[in-house]
Amino acid sequence: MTMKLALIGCGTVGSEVVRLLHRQETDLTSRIGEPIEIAGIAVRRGGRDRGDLPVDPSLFTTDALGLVNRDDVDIVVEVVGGIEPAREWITTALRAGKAVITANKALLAEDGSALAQAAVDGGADLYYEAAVAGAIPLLRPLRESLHGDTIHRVISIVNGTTNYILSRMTETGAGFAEALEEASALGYAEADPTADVEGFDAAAKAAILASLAFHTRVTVTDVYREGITEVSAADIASAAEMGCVVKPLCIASRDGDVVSARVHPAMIPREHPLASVNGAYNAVFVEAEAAGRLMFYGAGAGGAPTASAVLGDLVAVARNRRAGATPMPPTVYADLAIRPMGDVLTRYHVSLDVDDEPGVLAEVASVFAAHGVSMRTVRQSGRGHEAVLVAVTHTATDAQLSTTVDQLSKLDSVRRVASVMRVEGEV
Ligand SMILES: NC(=O)c1ccc[n+]([C@@H]2O[C@H](COP(=O)([O-])OP(=O)(O)OC[C@H]3O[C@@H](n4cnc5c(N)ncnc54)[C@H](O)[C@@H]3O)[C@@H](O)[C@H]2O)c1
Ligand SMILES: N[C@@H](CCO)C(=O)O
Ligand code: NA
Repeated sequence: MTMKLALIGCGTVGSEVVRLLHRQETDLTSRIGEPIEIAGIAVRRGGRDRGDLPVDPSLFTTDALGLVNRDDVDIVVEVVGGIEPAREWITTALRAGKAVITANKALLAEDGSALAQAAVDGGADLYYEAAVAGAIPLLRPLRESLHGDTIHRVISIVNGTTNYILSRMTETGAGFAEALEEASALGYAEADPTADVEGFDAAAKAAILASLAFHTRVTVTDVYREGITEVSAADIASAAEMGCVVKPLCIASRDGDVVSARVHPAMIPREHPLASVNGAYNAVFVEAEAAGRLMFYGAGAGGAPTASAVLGDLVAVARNRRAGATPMPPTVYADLAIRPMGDVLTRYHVSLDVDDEPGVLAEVASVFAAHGVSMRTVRQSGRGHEAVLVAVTHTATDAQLSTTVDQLSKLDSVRRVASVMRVEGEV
């Protein structure tokens, strides 16, 4: 017998899937117990020269849905992305009992429950290791290895482009625009970098991570999101002064029956394991009841690394198929509420340009106190009649902190709120 695969999409990831399938052919056959054969490859435009790919040109088609519906197709790999028509391809395949492997975080985060339902209806496997942190084995460890434990928090860097930009800003003192240009030149950032720099990509990953970690439904609309476009060289320098670095964080946490998921830049202490994750690398730090703290680290993007995750899933679903195993979708039994961002406990780093006059510090401190926010440290540096006041708070709700900053900005003695950033991890 031969297992037949339909590949939908042949871009950065899809073309590497083809190469890796070819290179690993013998081993894959041994690992699965039967050969895998590509039944067809759906592309957007036919007639393009794809001579560099080790594949019979007659396999290319522009009719993705027709390929999915072919009777001889057992497994569908979707590496196009976006909501439609990917949703139609995937649900059609699953309902017809065909296993699906996808890297499509956007769709999983928007409508994961419909996909899971289609998998249940069709009795088919749905795997998506590549959707979060590319090559890093993460979703199956959450879905399988840690299934006996209770996860409290997942704090991670899951977007390579923004981690690269902030790393460069830290290393060279460059501003955001300059670092973004560099990221584009190196091919990290896409032609339209909005999904990365505005946090949409990480927010989709946060929803998927939180759903798996806490066995509940979290969609992308439940995730609080802030991009990194406002991060300045001054923020990076201020972080360095207090022994911190600025990282693009994705934090999912559970407290009793409530979960929160958020994506934003934050300062973390240099000693924190995530602080040394630089360049385009990703890392995911999991805090579990019995396992303690675990860190997963590696390449979160790129054609070949992502194809590695796709092929790992391929072997898993092919072996399940051969064994006649009944697919078990991820468990979502815990119906947890979503904590609004305003109620989330965080700490702030606030940098104010103020008049260097007696009473200013007391005035600023009184605004913090009036909102029940306790200051942890205050640092002042002078510049003639002007001074910079940097305050780091103890934890308070995000709403308390943002109201405090709003009030501070209205004080006559405050010339400008130069920067506001959350602080995570112990300082
Ligand atoms: N590139 C990465 O590092 C990476 C990492 C993890 C996950 N992903 C995900 O993998 C998926 C693919 O990403 P990519 O980087 O390979 O994108 P890509 O743009 O390089 O490739 C997508 C391909 O799909 C093709 N396509 C578009 N519409 C189609 C249609 N109707 N039929 C057939 N083909 C069609 C496009 O022509 C393109 O070649 C996305 O969901 C992405 O989020 C990518
Ligand atoms: N654009 C994404 C690709 C991987 O999902 C990143 O920069 O991490
Ligand atoms: Na992964």
